[in-house]
Amino acid sequence: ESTLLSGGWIPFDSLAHKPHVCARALTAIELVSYWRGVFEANGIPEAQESSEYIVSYVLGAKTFHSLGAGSLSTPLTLEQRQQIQQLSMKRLQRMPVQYVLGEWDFRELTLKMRPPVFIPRPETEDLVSLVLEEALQRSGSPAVIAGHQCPTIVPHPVILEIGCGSGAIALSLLSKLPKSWVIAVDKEEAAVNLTRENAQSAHCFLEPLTLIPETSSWEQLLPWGPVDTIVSNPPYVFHGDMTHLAEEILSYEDLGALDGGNDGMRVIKKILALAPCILKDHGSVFLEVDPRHPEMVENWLQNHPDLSLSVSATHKDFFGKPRFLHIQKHKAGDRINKNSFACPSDHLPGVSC
Ligand SMILES: C[S@@+](CC[C@H](N)C(=O)[O-])C[C@H]1O[C@@H](n2cnc3c(N)ncnc32)[C@H](O)[C@@H]1O
Repeated sequence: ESTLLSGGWIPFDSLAHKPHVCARALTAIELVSYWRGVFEANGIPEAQESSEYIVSYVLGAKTFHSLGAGSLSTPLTLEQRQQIQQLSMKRLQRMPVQYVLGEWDFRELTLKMRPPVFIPRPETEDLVSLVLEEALQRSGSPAVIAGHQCPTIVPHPVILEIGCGSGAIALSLLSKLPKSWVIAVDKEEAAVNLTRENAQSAHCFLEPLTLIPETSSWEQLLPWGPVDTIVSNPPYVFHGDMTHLAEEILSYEDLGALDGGNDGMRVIKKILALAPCILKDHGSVFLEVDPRHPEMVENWLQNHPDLSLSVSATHKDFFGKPRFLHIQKHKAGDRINKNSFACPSDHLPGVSC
């Protein structure tokens, strides 16, 4: 235990951080500082946060700040230092820290993370809040009306999530709406499998969750309707913006989870075409989108009046950017009938629903 790194591996060329200068077991604070230096010297973004997350994880804590004074000043064992080194090596390969740790928190849940399944982003927590607020309002819950926590009427909506990824949205909804039924779809088998694993770890989520690996057509979804709500954080990055994404994303995440085509609306349009066929009357669609999309979606819906959908609200993210769309099916379409599936979007190019 006389050196910091077993085997004398030197990850970078900084004199100030050569491992041989360290002839004793280091504390958590010293290790964070050491690896921050290594990351910085290698051009790894968020060097301090990355080293804090890795060291905290090995010490069994969520964050560095939650470590007590005792843990911070106790020298780490060789095994702990080796584990930190192994994880840090992955970060040095530009692997996102969420994949390095193999887990990440989303709202109150800790979810398993595995490449290439999309890592849930913090702003998506607000998308979940919007769906929850509406579910409580629709149930007439006093929790919303009076601003208190104890609803006497438990909402039991049927919710369809398109593009479930790791299950972040679907499982968060289930954790807050235990009487709901969530149908979660993803075109990637890896995503469906990870959602299932995350549901299994949370025990009670499997029964009210139906997982559907998507095939080419969304017709397979129709028998699951009518649903109260569709929620989606679809791939919405404009294709032209894809090359500007961080190396971490481009090298590790499924680009099909991000690339929304030339106008970022490839999957958004599909969802909107599906919505009138599968939503109950006055049902809602909640979408996370690019800040350029609210106006584009509004225009697109105006050009497709047969869909009977309109944007009822646009909500901003924590940076003040228009990011979430609430769209409603505003009237019962005579031609839209769950039994006949006479869906107006059959006429839309490239969309089958
Ligand atoms: C931006 S990720 C969102 C994942 C997760 N809902 C979240 O917020 O963390 C988009 C997801 O949609 C899936 N997806 C992309 N195109 C799809 C399609 N046509 N049908 C179903 N899922 C699709 C991707 O595989 C990916 O998991």
